[in-house]
Amino acid sequence: MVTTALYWYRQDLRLADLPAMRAAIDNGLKLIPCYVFDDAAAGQWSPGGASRWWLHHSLAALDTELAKRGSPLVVRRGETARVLADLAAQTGAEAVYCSEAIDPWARELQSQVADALWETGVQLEARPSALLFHPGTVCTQAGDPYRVFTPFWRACLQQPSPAEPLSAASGKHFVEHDLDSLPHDDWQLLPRNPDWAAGWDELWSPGATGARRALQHFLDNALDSYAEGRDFPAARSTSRLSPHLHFGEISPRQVWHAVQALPEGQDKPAAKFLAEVGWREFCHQLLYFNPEIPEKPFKADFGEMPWLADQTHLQAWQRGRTGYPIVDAGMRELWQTGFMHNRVRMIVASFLTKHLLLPWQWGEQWFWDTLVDADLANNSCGWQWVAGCGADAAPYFRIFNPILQGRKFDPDGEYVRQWVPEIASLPDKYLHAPWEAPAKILAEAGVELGETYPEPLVDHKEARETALQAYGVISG
Ligand SMILES: Cc1cc2nc3c(=O)[nH]c(=O)nc-3n(C[C@H](O)[C@H](O)[C@H](O)COP(=O)(O)OP(=O)(O)OC[C@H]3O[C@@H](n4cnc5c(N)ncnc54)[C@H](O)[C@@H]3O)c2cc1C
Repeated sequence: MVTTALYWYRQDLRLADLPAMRAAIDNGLKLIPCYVFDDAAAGQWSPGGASRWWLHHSLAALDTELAKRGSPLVVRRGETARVLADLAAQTGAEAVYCSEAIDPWARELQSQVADALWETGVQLEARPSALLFHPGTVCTQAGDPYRVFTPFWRACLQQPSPAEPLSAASGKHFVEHDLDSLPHDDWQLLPRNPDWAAGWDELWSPGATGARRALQHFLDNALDSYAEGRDFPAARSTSRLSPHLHFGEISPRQVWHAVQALPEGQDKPAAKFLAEVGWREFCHQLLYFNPEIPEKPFKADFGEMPWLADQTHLQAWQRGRTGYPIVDAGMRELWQTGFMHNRVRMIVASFLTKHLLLPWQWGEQWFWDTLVDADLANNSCGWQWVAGCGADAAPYFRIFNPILQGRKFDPDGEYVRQWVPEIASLPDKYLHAPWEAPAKILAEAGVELGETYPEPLVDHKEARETALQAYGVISG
């Protein structure tokens, strides 16, 4: 007799390369796919606004794929353990299968769910699926987790190649059903009044099909120039796979093997690209072994840093009104698209933590709410790296000069002109430092500093000195 299991979808919103799903099938079980909205379980790290927009569309895409297999996604709201136990009782499911969690709150939830289901005689079976190398499989010779990226990734590359991705489950692996499920309109994930995500449908394609297309488009069109182009925000040379990877619409093994299958001759950009995927691995293993890093500095002495608390400066940064064009361009790109280029993320994060001396956690929180790829591991590591308090972080005294960064990585101003149109008519020479332009040139470009575009919020040199003094407080 064929028996039934639930497949509990989490951050693995796809059909292919799901080891837990394959394990259930190999055990002769037929699956009912489900998803539970349980914001309370994630607490402070429940998805932010932009992530909720993505989640809505990703779940809808998954639901469509599953419905084609006769087994639409059963979406319910409530305390996860109770919802799963009720659904198991309703359907006679003998087990629940899921992907292994990495985020601390999700691991805690997984263990609570396992205990609660056990009480009802239902087993929870979890298998890793989010990473190439599950945390703990790649360690130093002393058996500790790595704290420095380069030796970590070198050690990863010496491991046996990650296994080939598993094929997608088909209709025969699912139970045909018409179980109650929250209709899409009741998911409460999309913004209303105002709909700040209007137009995002044209920018993004959430879901596994969109993920595969984004990867293919990148490999066909941008990989060749990735190594040189990835630092130039106007170049569109990066993959934009981050939200797809975050929501598990594509697995890192699928990415890895698609790159391995490329014809010879692309080794250098391919290695560079996989090393960035390696940073994702590194951040996730750091979070796994240091669950406090979303809130606390990895380097404990940074707890004494004399951060400021200027809300006006925070708001100017959030709104892209700091008077530093490359910073403002990044913050506006983020607000308008849910994304920001990696180089610009580093520049705006450095500006917040060093020029404005505001706590990195404030920036992390804003990114959490506004990025479509907001990811607990990558976001907290990214912020700690820039602030100087993370594992393998940039030294604190490395303070990005936003003028030189703009001139170097946006030399003809294409990026700034796109996102800060009110200064678009300035000549290249002054575009990244409008306050240096003579009055005549400002007037010709229609720029009135303090009126049409802000004066710089702080003076670069003074801010740099103040930041170094503040750092002196903790470095002795
Ligand atoms: C302050 C700050 C905050 C960040 N917050 C996030 C976040 O919330 N979510 C997120 O996914 N990334 C974050 N990053 C890392 C990085 O900026 C993005 O992963 C990258 O810009 C995504 O674009 P892409 O997919 O085109 O990258 P590609 O260059 O095409 O890289 C391929 C993949 O590798 C991974 N990756 C690339 N760079 C990094 C990195 N530095 N750290 C970890 N993984 C990386 C991503 O999964 C990415 O999709 C942050 C970086 C900084 C400096």
